[in-house]
Amino acid sequence: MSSPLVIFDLDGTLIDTAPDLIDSLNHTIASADLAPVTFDDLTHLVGQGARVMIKRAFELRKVKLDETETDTLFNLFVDHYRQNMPGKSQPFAGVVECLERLAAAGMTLAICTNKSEALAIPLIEALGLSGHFAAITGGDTFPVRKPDAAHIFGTIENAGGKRDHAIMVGDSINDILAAKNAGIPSIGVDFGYSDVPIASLSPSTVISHFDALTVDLVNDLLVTSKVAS
Ligand SMILES: O=C(O)COP(=O)(O)O
Ligand SMILES: [Mg+2]
Repeated sequence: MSSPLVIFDLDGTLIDTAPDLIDSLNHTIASADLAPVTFDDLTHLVGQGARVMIKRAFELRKVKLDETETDTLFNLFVDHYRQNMPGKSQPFAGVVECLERLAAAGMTLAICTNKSEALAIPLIEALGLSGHFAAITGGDTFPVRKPDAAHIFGTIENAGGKRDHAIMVGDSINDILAAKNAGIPSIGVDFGYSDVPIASLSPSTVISHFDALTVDLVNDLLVTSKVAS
């Protein structure tokens, strides 16, 4: 039997990246004289990658933005974000202990994020965490991204896992919806960047700290989902 695969979202789940996302986004939109955004704004902007985040910031400020300008601003964001990495970003409390606990139990770990690979992989490397993961996929790894199930299926394949032995851990609608679309159980974290209460998205369960993400919880959810299917 293949080992369980635990797939983690990155922003707002594994890593508290909000301060750096806000700094780089504000650096980017300031170049177009837009007023800076706050953390509360960010919860409505983040989730579909930096390009969409920039577009949403312009919509929030009711300023038009064409595709050419978006390309320029995306490159400005990427340069600033890369230069400041890992910046203020840190794993949420209990993350490293959780990754070690699951690996010690023979589980395989992966990251499935809508952040572009060119930002996600260097960030995880800069934080010294890349050795924990069998695969890291970004919003640009495949032709589609979360909440499309194919982003999950591609991550499972890259990690050498099985679709009926995988679980998704995330902080926002893209994660929970992607899990539902892929027919796998999900653990919602309530300390991330969702603009709605994570429980309202009906994940399989909700945790408030990574200490609650135990080997038993993963196995129980995989058994329950198999019984249900
Ligand atoms: O980069 C984003 O917009 C969100 O990324 P995430 O999928 O890791 O939450
Ligand atoms: Mg997230």
